[in-house]
Amino acid sequence: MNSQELFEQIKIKKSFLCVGLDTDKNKIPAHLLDAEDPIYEFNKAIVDATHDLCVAYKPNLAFYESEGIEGLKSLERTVKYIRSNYPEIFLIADAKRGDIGNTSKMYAKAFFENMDFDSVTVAPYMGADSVTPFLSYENKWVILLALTSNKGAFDFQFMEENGTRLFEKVLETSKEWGTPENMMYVVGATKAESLTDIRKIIPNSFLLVPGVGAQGGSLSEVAKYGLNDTCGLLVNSSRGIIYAGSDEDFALFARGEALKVQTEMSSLLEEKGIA
Ligand SMILES: O=c1ccn([C@@H]2O[C@H](COP(=O)(O)O)[C@@H](O)[C@H]2O)c(=O)[nH]1
Repeated sequence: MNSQELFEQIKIKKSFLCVGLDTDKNKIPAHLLDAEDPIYEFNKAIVDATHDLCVAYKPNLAFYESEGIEGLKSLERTVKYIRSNYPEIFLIADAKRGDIGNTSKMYAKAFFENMDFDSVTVAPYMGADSVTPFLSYENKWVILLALTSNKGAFDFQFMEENGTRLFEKVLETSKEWGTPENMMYVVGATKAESLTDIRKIIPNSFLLVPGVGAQGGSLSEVAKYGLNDTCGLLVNSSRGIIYAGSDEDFALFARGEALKVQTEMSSLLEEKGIA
């Protein structure tokens, strides 16, 4: 999917919501545990209940890898289900990969050829040759960690040299590796005030913004400092949506939470004159 197609979906759905499929077997409703593939059944129900309110889904690989081979099968089935039933959806593998070039090439193959994701999150720490193998695929995206939502972000990411903070250096350097057509950046919603400075460096890039919902980030603050003329934001909520309910009607509760977020997004897009 290219950026124009993504923007079209945002306008059609009046939403820049990404639903995070952080599916934990210990948290899914009990009645699903008898199914052959409980994680897949949970994801399928969440996707069926929310697909018209969001433009992206983001399975986090940790939740699937932690279940071994069965977890990877659940992930594969989930991706195939979304691709077959809702082909307009942008799919993010939140895997935070990156290694020497020869190895990154294999990660790229895994997520873009084997599993047909649109994008994968990548850590910038190992530099250009660890990222560029992901950029050689047409209409596929790297989503580079820039400023993360967690407390530990303050350990390194705000370190300053000659007036430039590390996350700004990451943005300035890495924007030469790709283009706003194949690179997005992760910026945590809990650091929304930094979006003004971030937008000075990468005005046109899409940002994946986790941290609203369970982590307490503010959607309106993110929109205030982060929206650009083509929206430029995918705001993720995982636990706040998928675990809104815990009984047989869990998907209805998930839809209710997604609808609340989409309704706010619709107003924010309208205020900005986008949709
Ligand atoms: O800086 C980051 C980068 C990634 N994440 C991931 O996003 C989701 C957030 O889940 P919530 O339940 O909505 O808090 C999760 O997969 C994280 O690993 C992040 O939170 N912050």
